Amino acid sequence: MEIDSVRVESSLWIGNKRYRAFLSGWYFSWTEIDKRNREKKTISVPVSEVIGVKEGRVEIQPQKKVEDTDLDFTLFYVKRSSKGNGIGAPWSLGRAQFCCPSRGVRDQWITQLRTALKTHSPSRPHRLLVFINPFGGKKRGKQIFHSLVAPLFELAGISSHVVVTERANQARDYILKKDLTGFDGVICVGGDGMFSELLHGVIGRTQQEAGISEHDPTVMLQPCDLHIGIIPAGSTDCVCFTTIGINDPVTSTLHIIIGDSQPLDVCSVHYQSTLRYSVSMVGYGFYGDVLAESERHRWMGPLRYDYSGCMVYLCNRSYPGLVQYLPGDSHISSPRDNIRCLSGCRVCSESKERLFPHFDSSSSLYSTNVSQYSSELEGEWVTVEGRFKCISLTCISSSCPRSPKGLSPSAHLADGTADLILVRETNPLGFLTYLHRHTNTQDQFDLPFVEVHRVKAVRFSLPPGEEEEEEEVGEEGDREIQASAERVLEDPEKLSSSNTAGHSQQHLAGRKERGNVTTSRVKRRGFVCGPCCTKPRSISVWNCDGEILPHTEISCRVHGQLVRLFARGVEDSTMP
Ligand SMILES: Nc1ncnc2c1ncn2[C@@H]1O[C@H](COP(=O)(O)OP(=O)(O)OP(=O)(O)O)[C@@H](O)[C@H]1O
Repeated sequence: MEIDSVRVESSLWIGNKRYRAFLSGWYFSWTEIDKRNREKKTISVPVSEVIGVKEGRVEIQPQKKVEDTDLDFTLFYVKRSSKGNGIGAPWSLGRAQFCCPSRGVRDQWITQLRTALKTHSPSRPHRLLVFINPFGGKKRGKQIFHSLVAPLFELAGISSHVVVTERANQARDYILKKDLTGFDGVICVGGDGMFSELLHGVIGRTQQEAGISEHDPTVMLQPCDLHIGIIPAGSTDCVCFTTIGINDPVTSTLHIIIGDSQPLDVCSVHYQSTLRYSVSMVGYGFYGDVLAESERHRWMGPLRYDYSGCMVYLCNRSYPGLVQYLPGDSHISSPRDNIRCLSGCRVCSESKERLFPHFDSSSSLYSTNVSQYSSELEGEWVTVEGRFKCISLTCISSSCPRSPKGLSPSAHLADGTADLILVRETNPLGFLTYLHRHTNTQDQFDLPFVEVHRVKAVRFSLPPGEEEEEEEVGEEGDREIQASAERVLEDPEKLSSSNTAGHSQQHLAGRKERGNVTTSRVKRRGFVCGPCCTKPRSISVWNCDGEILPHTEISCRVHGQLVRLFARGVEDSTMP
């Protein structure tokens, strides 16, 4: 066996097959050697993806089994599968049991592999604070943690303090108030609601410690060091899916163990003197109404979102609004450039210097001499007024298993911007086409009533005098809508092409009418009247990552790379 600081090489056996094993810097690889000394298949594992090295023959699945032999060692590592139900490859625990020619050689391999692990993977967590929502999703949070996650943490030598929550906001309050010394990260076992609790806790605590007033929308917030990990166990796990590429507890656990670190933009949403943070969606109109409706049907479980989506769609509402936004730099990226944010994204990595020009990497804090106030809010605001089916703002693509491209397919995780999507009033068929395109490969922004802008900040208010407005469609309009409703269910795409001109005309007509809309008192009805469309409404609610906001007038601002997740973005599946 040759050993020096960068290179270890020897013959090893797996079963009765001989391998040439080789550790060099960042990689450990083993190549099968046949009886004629010819090289066959090689398996190569980056040291940063080694989960652990154990003496003897060790198994942890289906249950833990250790056979302490003198000549063997077992290597656990990240293994990628080709198949999965996500946009990224699922990870599983790979295992290789090596037999060495002598105990001395075995001990040298173990020492060298563990040293390499410390050198090349220095930012792994050692101690984690875990919050389990026992009621999230299908109520399997505790089972998922104890059967899938805890054994992997133990194997990797990670200790965890587990809190099973007894009420909403317990995790957030714990992070804000308790002593967190010694923890390298906080983990939630639950859905997007639990993630949001951790997000609020971690950002709030970091600002408290830095003496920053987070309620001031002009202030530059302190980026958070404490990493957040998500073990998906909710009914919506959109942040996990977007940042990892799959909702799979084992894949997420392995990302946590190897200490992956993905910066993430966060949007602060200010209304009156209150504040919320959002990553996946701040939505008005359709998305607000769906959330409000679904809250009335909690007893249905995850099915309530489908049910409410249908009900609200059938109500066919649109709302007046005045939207102002501060555009991002269109030379850097655009929401329609078809560039997907993948692991190692160039746009995101190049954004760091722009976002933190005064960042002191040695202390991971801003220099104290720098102004607390952000220059990111300088620039010319753009104003858009109209009637909207929905308005949404998302910092990330917000993809999920049902919508693998997401709300904005080319949004970036960490470039300091969000995508603002304005869907103007259109007929039900047009809107259905828009919604349907989230689930297929067609461009949901390539519709005449849809606009998308890459922005740094957004303000929303009701146009003056619009608050009480109701809109009359009249019998003819109702008949036309009813007829399209019947056709809609047949084939939305086919029908939409024949209606595109109609959308534009309607859009233009809408614009013409807008001048005197404040004086008309009109009533718009859903084309199939259900229990939720008996009262015409001119004001919707904001859905902020699954929470209903109590105010209509809000102001939002993107904080680039404010938090870090144990993730690495979606891996490019075309890469070897
Ligand atoms: N023990 C608890 N009892 C009641 N609510 C809780 C508890 N623990 C956490 N919560 C709250 O439950 C909400 C939903 O949790 P989570 O996101 O984990 O599950 P979910 O099934 O995806 O939920 P939803 O579909 O409502 O987003 C969170 O906002 C969280 O604040």
